[in-house]
Amino acid sequence: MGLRCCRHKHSNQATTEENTQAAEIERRIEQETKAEKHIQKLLLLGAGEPGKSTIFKQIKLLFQTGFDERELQSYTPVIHANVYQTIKEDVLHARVRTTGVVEIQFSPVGENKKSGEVYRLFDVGGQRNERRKWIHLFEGVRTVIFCAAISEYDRTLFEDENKNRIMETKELLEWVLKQKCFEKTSFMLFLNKFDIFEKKVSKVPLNVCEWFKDYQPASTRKQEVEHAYEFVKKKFEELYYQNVTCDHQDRVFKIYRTTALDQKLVKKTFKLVDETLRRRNLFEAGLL
Ligand SMILES: Nc1nc2c(ncn2[C@@H]2O[C@H](COP(=O)(O)OP(=O)(O)OP(=O)(O)O)[C@@H](O)[C@H]2O)c(=O)[nH]1
Ligand SMILES: [Mg+2]
Repeated sequence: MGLRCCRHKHSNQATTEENTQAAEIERRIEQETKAEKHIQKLLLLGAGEPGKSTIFKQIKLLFQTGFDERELQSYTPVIHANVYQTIKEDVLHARVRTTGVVEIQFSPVGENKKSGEVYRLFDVGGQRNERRKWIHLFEGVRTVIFCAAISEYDRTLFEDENKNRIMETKELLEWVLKQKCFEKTSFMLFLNKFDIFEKKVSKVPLNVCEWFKDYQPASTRKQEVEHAYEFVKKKFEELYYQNVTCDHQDRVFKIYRTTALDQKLVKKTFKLVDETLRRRNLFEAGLL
């Protein structure tokens, strides 16, 4: 009888402990889910080499603690290899084709400031064989940052020398825009590598690219860069509106002219992106 009572007491104690543990786990999950809800998922997309990882690295330098010793060391062989190809250096110039997915969490105004939005940014590989990995990331994405290297209108793909890079980008953006899970996702289009574009347009006519066949150069050489840029921007704008359904008010669409190597410009651009996304959140919450 005494033994049974003691066993009973022990099992009761164990059950109470288990219940306490379960309640604690549940509380933590709830807390984490709440915290997760405040983190906005941003996804960097684009074909191969438009500058996704360069933007990612800039964000790391600007809004996080940058690169630690171990990370810097991991770039040494890459930089050595790059030296033979281009006599350029640093981490931002180092070219490593992304394979797989990398992510960072950041806030443009500092995570400890109450008003700051917290973002989780994902970088993916853009070459064709990498794209099958993208689909796993599409769920719950608030904003896609689509990178297009506008300077590459006369270049062909690394993985297919018969395919023009801008044509690939156009088709890829069309496909991304049509994804059902992106119906309410905002799109920030970065027209990147503007530094190369502005040097190139007076030397290589835009209409070498099939999509830009109807381009008419500006009447004066001085106006050419702006004229060419506006033409390209309009093409992307038209493409966007042709590929989204009529209730596109739900998603924000903005185009930015970028040079990913220019840190000040990337900082300014992200402040604008942040402002836009905050305004969207207030609007959705009925506060605007
Ligand atoms: N001049 C110039 N070079 C850039 C710019 N953005 C990126 N680059 C360079 O372009 C190369 C490719 O950039 P990445 O950031 O690796 O391109 P990615 O989109 O991540 O490419 P994948 O990982 O293959 O999908 C690197 O050598 C960068 O330094 C830019 O705005 N101007
Ligand atoms: Mg990359």
